[in-house]
Amino acid sequence: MDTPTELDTPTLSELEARATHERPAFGEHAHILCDNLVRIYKTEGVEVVALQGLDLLIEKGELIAIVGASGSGKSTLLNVLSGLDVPTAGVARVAGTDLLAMTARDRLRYRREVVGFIWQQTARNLLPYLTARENAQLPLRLAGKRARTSRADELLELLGVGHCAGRKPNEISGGEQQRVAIAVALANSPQVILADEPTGELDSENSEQVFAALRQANRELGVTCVVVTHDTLVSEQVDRTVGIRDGRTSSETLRRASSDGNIIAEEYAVLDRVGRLQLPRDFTNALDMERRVRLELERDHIGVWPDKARSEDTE
Ligand SMILES: Nc1ncnc2c1ncn2[C@@H]1O[C@H](COP(=O)(O)OP(=O)(O)OP(=O)(O)O)[C@@H](O)[C@H]1O
Repeated sequence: MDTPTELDTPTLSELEARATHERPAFGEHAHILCDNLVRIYKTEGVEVVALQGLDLLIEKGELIAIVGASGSGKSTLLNVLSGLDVPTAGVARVAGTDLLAMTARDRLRYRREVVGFIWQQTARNLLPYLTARENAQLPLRLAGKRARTSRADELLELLGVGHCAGRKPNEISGGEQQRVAIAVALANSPQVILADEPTGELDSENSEQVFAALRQANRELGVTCVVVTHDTLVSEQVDRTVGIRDGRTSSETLRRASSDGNIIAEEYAVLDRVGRLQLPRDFTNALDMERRVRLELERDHIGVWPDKARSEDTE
């Protein structure tokens, strides 16, 4: 065997250059990127860490659901992505806009033109004294664009609420109001729609119609949709559901159609860029795993075992 000469042994800086050249930056091509996102709230001297290094990548044109227990950080994440709130640290980028480096002016433009937002409370989405059509024209007016009636009517029609165009919010049902709210959110042709519990106040029939309207917008207009939801009707119908726990992404469920047409859902734990993994609490509880585990590399998987020394101690 040849001994390597000084000439063919790469230097540390060459190795570093090679590594950065060969590996694309984390989330380089993602439409929405959160990298190690942190949001700390300070109230009366008490700090609450709502996001603790959250990583998330979403591709252009995806429709995903975000789920998690109350207080896990879902609304905080959506507020950051919508430009309403500024994270404490980390990277947040949406459609090429760096959300930590925006001026007040950039923020206004971002909120008017890049993202559309739908809130849970139907009353918060629409102005009560305007008709559905006028509500859908308003974002264009605010952006100084010509508010074409046809654009508003096309969107209302696409979302199945064309018949509500001339009516005010109190003259239509909650589900219809939310579908009009989607038309308002889409009016400025945003690249991303963010919805916080859009079906939270609705019965199952209306929820179904609102979700169908969102899916329609996603498929026909190609807009990326992120929906925070407790509604299994929504979370079980998207291709990807991201679970958040304690301010971090903890799991992902991917759904695909099998050859016989059934939907197969598979749950994955999320591996972050430095290799950290959150094991599901019911798994660790079932095997009484605490503090440390033993890992074994097998040919096609990694085994995770309870700490042997600890289990012998307790015997
Ligand atoms: N403005 C705030 N000031 C202080 N703490 C806050 C603030 N907003 C949220 N928090 C805290 O941050 C954590 C995450 O809250 P967040 O509202 O993002 O959770 P969530 O998952 O959306 O919950 P829910 O499902 O109940 O809406 C919680 O502990 C919450 O109490």
